[in-house]
Amino acid sequence: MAPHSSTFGTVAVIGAGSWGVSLALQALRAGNRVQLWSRTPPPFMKAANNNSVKVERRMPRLPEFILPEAITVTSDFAEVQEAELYLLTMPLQALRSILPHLPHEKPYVICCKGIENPSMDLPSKIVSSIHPKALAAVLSGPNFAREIAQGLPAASVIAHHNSAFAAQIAYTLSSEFFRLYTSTDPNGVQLCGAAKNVFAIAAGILDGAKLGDNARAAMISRAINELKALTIAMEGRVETLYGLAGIGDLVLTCTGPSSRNYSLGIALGQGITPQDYLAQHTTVAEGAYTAPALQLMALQYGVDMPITQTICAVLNGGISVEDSIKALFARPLKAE
Ligand SMILES: NC(=O)C1=CN([C@@H]2O[C@H](COP(=O)(O)OP(=O)(O)OC[C@H]3O[C@@H](n4cnc5c(N)ncnc54)[C@H](O)[C@@H]3O)[C@@H](O)[C@H]2O)C=CC1
Ligand SMILES: O=C(CO)COP(=O)(O)O
Repeated sequence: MAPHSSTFGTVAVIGAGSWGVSLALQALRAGNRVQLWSRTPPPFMKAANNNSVKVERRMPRLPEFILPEAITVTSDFAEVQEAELYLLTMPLQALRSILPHLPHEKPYVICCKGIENPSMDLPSKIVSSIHPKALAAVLSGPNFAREIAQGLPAASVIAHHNSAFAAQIAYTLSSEFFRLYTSTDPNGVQLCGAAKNVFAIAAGILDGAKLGDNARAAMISRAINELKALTIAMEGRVETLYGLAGIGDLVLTCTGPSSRNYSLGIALGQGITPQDYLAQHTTVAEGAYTAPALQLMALQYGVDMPITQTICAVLNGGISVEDSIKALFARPLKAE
């Protein structure tokens, strides 16, 4: 199958971490012209600016991939103002500070996952507060960046209230082995993408503490229950939970050793403190920042989310892993 033809001229990918680099490669594969904005100029740009020895076009977060010349890399917002579609791939907590540098009325695709702390805002709310006239779709699903960069088969969801806009984005970014389904539930998709990072920390803790496969499966099932209760309280669509952005991403991140959130959990389960782990790992584990915001949301909507609460307490250093598991199991028995 030939790549779908793009309905946008140039796609600008804003953020050059592992997800930004992968989506830049994917957008190119899907037949688009692509620009990549990186906060820090990568080594090959610095070398070119200094007229020093030619350095291969590799980005620090995914150094095994050489960027084709067709992807223009810049650290200057002025150079991405003429793009026709913007993919937002920075860490969620940086989204609000970057948006003012981008145009007001162009279409956006939110690719970061999380809830802003302490505002409790989902990314689409942050975008609409700064660019109220912009259309902003959400991309979320079970997609480890490295596999997307390799072109391995994967599927994901593009969500927007306007299904025609979602379909236009899906055609723009899909290719032979990257299949995008559309959804008209952007809030549900964002909530799932944010919450699964918190539950991935929980899965990692169980595995790091060697508490067994049964414990992990039980946690994933009860996590779905927490998310379902919150979704219902927020008048969201429960069926979104059972799709790629929900169960799909939850299962991937709670079982895939390449997940940063799961890896953070493994370290916590082995007795490493969150402060020590986060100080040594600069790559983003969004769940650590989303957990307190998710807990606040649960409080606001009056929903009991014991796993989320426990992860917050462990991240705060307020309880040991051992005591947190004891406390979860000491809760009164109840109907499923
Ligand atoms: N890596 C993955 O497999 C996937 C990641 N995501 C989401 O994409 C977002 C970005 O994640 P990654 O690219 O994996 O992170 P990363 O840790 O690989 O890279 C983060 C990048 O953002 C830059 N950065 C940090 N603070 C910044 C700021 N204030 N302003 C501008 N740039 C800043 C860093 O220099 C780095 O280049 C996260 O929300 C993550 O949940 C979503 C799907 C897959
Ligand atoms: O969102 C992801 C996979 O869908 C990436 O997960 P991590 O951020 O935990 O690595």
